[in-house]
Amino acid sequence: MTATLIDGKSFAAGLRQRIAEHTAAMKERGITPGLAVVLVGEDPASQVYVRSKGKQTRETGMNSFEHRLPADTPEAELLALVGQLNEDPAVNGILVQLPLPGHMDEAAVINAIRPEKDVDGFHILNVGRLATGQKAMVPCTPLGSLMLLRDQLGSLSGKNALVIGRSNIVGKPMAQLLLRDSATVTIAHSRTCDLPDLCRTADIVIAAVGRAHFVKGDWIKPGATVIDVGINRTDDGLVGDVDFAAASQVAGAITPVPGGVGPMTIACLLANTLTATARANGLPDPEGLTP
Ligand SMILES: NC(=O)C1=CN([C@@H]2O[C@H](COP(=O)(O)OP(=O)(O)OC[C@H]3O[C@@H](n4cnc5c(N)ncnc54)[C@H](OP(=O)(O)O)[C@@H]3O)[C@@H](O)[C@H]2O)C=CC1
Ligand SMILES: Nc1nc(=O)c2c([nH]1)NC[C@@H]1CN(c3ccc(C(=O)N[C@@H](CCC(=O)O)C(=O)O)cc3)C=[N+]21
Repeated sequence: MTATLIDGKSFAAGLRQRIAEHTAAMKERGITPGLAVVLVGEDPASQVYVRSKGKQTRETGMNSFEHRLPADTPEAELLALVGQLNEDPAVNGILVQLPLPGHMDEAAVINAIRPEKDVDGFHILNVGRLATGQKAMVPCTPLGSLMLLRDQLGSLSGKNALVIGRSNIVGKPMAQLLLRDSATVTIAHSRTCDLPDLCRTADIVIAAVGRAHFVKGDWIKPGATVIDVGINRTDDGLVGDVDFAAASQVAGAITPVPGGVGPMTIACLLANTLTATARANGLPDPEGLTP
């Protein structure tokens, strides 16, 4: 392997340490940040993340509130719970784990969360604020990926960045953040032509496709920085969207899966909860936790 390994796991640990220090300082003022996580149904992967979020929330010194609802819960009941969390002063952040069961309207549920408490940054107001350069809650996975990129490269200005994937939760907000940092951004998706050649022009590749080992080693420009967002469960265990073994021979730096973007997502969720708590109490944004 020639590429530098971007150690998201240890970067996230450092981030959580700083968040814990900010949290301790807030608690001295009598403010304890609180994060509510709502899980509908019993998807095993979602259960793992929710448990992991709860544990890390408590380790950081914040209050963690978990709400588990059966898969057949009527949407009105979930909306009522969101309404209750919106009004609860002990709750500064609300995360409704996605995907929701098919009978629910995801957009309606997300947009029922108070934008100030929308620590996922999925509410339409936060999406619009990010797109127009206003103060927003920024989605956790793109925020964590941006932090790793800045740490690795310093400035992203003028770099050719290719985002593969155009979902509302990863691809699109990732592209917005890269654009804010003055990268030249291309978004690829399932209809993109000549993706391998396009990828060979990219100084920065963000893979958020959801297909194991989709990005091949010979698609990578020598020296490029590769951020692998993919989480795919296979017979060989958890793997990313990038053929890591081959790409790490060519790239300048690359994130592993596991231990790359995943831990950053959870750390940024805590960062957003702290930011939301600061804003709710008229305090300045904690430094280094917002883009
Ligand atoms: N590490 C973390 O913290 C997180 C990881 N993830 C992981 O990231 C991955 C992406 O998640 P998410 O964005 O929600 O996924 P989605 O399924 O919502 O989006 C996948 C995107 O990939 C595109 N795509 C599919 N096939 C191709 C192809 N052959 N060529 C080019 N593009 C293609 C799709 O294009 P089109 O729009 O045309 O269909 C779509 O835009 C998943 O593995 C997920 O598990 C997600 C969130 C957090
Ligand atoms: N409202 C909402 N917000 C989300 O942020 C959200 C969501 N719904 N639904 C599901 C996806 C996925 N996601 C991950 C979080 C942590 C890891 C993570 O910590 N991964 C570890 C491995 C963990 C394991 O072994 O499974 C790693 O990559 O090292 C991965 C994926 C957040 N998501």
